[in-house]
Amino acid sequence: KREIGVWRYLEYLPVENLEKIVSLQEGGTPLYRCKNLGEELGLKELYVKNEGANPTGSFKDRGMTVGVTKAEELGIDVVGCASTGNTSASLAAYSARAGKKCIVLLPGGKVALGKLAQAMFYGAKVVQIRGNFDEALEMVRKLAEDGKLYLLNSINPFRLEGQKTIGFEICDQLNWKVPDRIIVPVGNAGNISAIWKGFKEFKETGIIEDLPKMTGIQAEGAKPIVDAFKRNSRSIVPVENPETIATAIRIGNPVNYPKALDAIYSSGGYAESVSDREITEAQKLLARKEGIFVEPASAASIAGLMKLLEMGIIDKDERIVCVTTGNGLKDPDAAIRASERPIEIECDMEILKSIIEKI
Ligand SMILES: Cc1ncc(COP(=O)(O)O)c(/C=C/C(=O)C(=O)O)c1O
Repeated sequence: KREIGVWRYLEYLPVENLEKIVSLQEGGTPLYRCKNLGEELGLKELYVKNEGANPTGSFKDRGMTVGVTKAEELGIDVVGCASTGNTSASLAAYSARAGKKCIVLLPGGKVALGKLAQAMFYGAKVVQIRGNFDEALEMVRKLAEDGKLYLLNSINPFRLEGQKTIGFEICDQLNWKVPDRIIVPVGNAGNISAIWKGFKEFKETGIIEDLPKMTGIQAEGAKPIVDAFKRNSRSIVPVENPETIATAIRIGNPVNYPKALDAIYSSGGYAESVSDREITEAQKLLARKEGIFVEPASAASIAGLMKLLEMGIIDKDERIVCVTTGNGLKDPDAAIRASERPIEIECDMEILKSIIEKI
């Protein structure tokens, strides 16, 4: 058993044959104390759990190590998923490591560069459809029902088993001082559900006594779960044409909405949406205050924190963990679009000296 990472929690994971474990040493990601950003926001205890530090750069690796290990146990040959990008990147990597065939369905033209490069380079069969993620998921679920592939979207419960270790690690890293609140970006709604499951299991097994408020953040153009929460409902009205620059969470019909709403209601949590501009501002603030570079969807948790503080929903003396779900390198185009342009000069020391004077 490894000291850190997903498999540290072997006893909590549904795997029989340890020989079959497929791992890229996922998990064990940093939990950064963010004093600069905390001060800026008037918060005493702000942490960022940076899932961008996983092997393929997102939290999906936690779910895939368990999901692909189960596929190995089941003797599966072909695995597949629909994806806004990170699921496909992660499945492509873990299926390559397991020697399995992999097919991924992506919404054409809506997948960030880094994720597409990963899925292609790991050797998955990459199919881009002229439609959105929800349509891609519907198609790949039909392939699974026809027995053509083993589905590894987060409708597959083994994915959530791996991802619940985010909750375990946060407890361990805070020496079991349970945070008051966990803030998570929400798309297909598997991750917020999984993290809640992790905290509940640690409570049931006596590791911790308290439970955090689960707070889900969506983009304004893709917020079916936020809308349900505001109606105090347990059902959603799917968003037909979800739109956001945070393409990872550009999802209108989240498969895990029942579990996500249960996590939010049972924990006394909250759900809120943020604009694309708020996401981009938060993404930049986190990088420039704390040196943490995350992709747009991940910054939704920071943008949501800022908005809920302004709204008075979140108290300044809460101990808060924002989960940042994907590495900033996944979407270099978004980062360049949101930055000042580089200065281009001749190799002239006088010009350079004039620049450094004004830095
Ligand atoms: C960076 C990032 N942040 C947040 C989410 C939302 O997590 P869920 O609410 O568990 O879906 C995703 C999800 C991505 C996919 O759904 C996919 O890759 O197909 C993500 O990549």
